[in-house]
Amino acid sequence: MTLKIAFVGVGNMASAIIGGLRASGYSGDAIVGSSINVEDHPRLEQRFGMTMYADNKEAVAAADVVFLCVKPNLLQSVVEEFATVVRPEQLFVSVAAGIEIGALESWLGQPVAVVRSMPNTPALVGAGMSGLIANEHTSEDQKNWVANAFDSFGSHVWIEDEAQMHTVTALSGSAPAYFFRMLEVMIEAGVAQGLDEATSRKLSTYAMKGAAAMVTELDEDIAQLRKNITSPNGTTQAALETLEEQGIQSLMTAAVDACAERSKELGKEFANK
Ligand SMILES: NC(=O)C1=CN([C@@H]2O[C@H](COP(=O)(O)OP(=O)(O)OC[C@H]3O[C@@H](n4cnc5c(N)ncnc54)[C@H](O)[C@@H]3O)[C@@H](O)[C@H]2O)C=CC1
Ligand SMILES: O=C(O)[C@@H]1CCC=N1
Repeated sequence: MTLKIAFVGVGNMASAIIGGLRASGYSGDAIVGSSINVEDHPRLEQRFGMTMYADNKEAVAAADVVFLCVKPNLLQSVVEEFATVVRPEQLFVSVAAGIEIGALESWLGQPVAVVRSMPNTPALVGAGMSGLIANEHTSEDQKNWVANAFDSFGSHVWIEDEAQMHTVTALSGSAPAYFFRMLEVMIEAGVAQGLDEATSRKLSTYAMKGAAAMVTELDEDIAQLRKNITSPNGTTQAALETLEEQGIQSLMTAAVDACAERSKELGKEFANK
């Protein structure tokens, strides 16, 4: 049976998930959503074949599974607002950075299945990666459903210790942005050396895509893949030495640490306003 899914908040992350679900064959008839920017609803309905509501309660009441996709600072008020229509057999899946399962449970106000997830926007093109952790009220069937749903737009890992979700956010949820930034800089550097932007973009992007594909598909040591490109005293060595001299190790470590730290702060800031 196709479960009815509601998305409370349909912005960037929800759109990526819905796009991934639809591309994998999930019916638009089984997807509803709600958000405050009602002027956007016709576009979303047309794009995804879904039904949009202005009232979160209507979307939640219609669903078997509810994806919580508003910003972390809004989650408590949004959940408490629709808590009166929550049914014990429903499953709630949060994508909100930092917000702990315990906080969600208390806002929902009754024992109900909750999965905390940390997806990323490559879901839109079927290349998402998500960390998942479930509460004790989540059945094996519900966990399997969630795993299958997330796999329909990429892949997933189950996390045992909720504290690790901060690191998942730093290595997955936020991480595509680091690579986008890296690409922006590489493309600019190519243009500065005389390439037109389209050519610079194509070369840089395929290098990143190809490198990621080699890692995911070949199961080889990443350092070895790097060494295979690096001729002694050659061009790659010149580039890599510059990256090391200019601090790539400390730079990327600091970025990952700052991301995880901010995730921890969000949890504390919005756990119980
Ligand atoms: N953007 C990303 O790459 C990722 C985002 N997330 C999480 O996803 C959540 C949403 O983030 P984005 O999609 O980036 O934000 P966004 O701003 O693009 O979307 C938020 C949506 O919430 C709606 N909204 C605002 N107030 C509302 C209310 N009272 N009731 C119903 N809907 C309301 C907005 O209209 C909008 O559709 C956040 O909790 C974030 O931590 C998680 C992983 C990755
Ligand atoms: O920047 C953020 O807070 C969200 C969570 C992970 C990716 N975007």
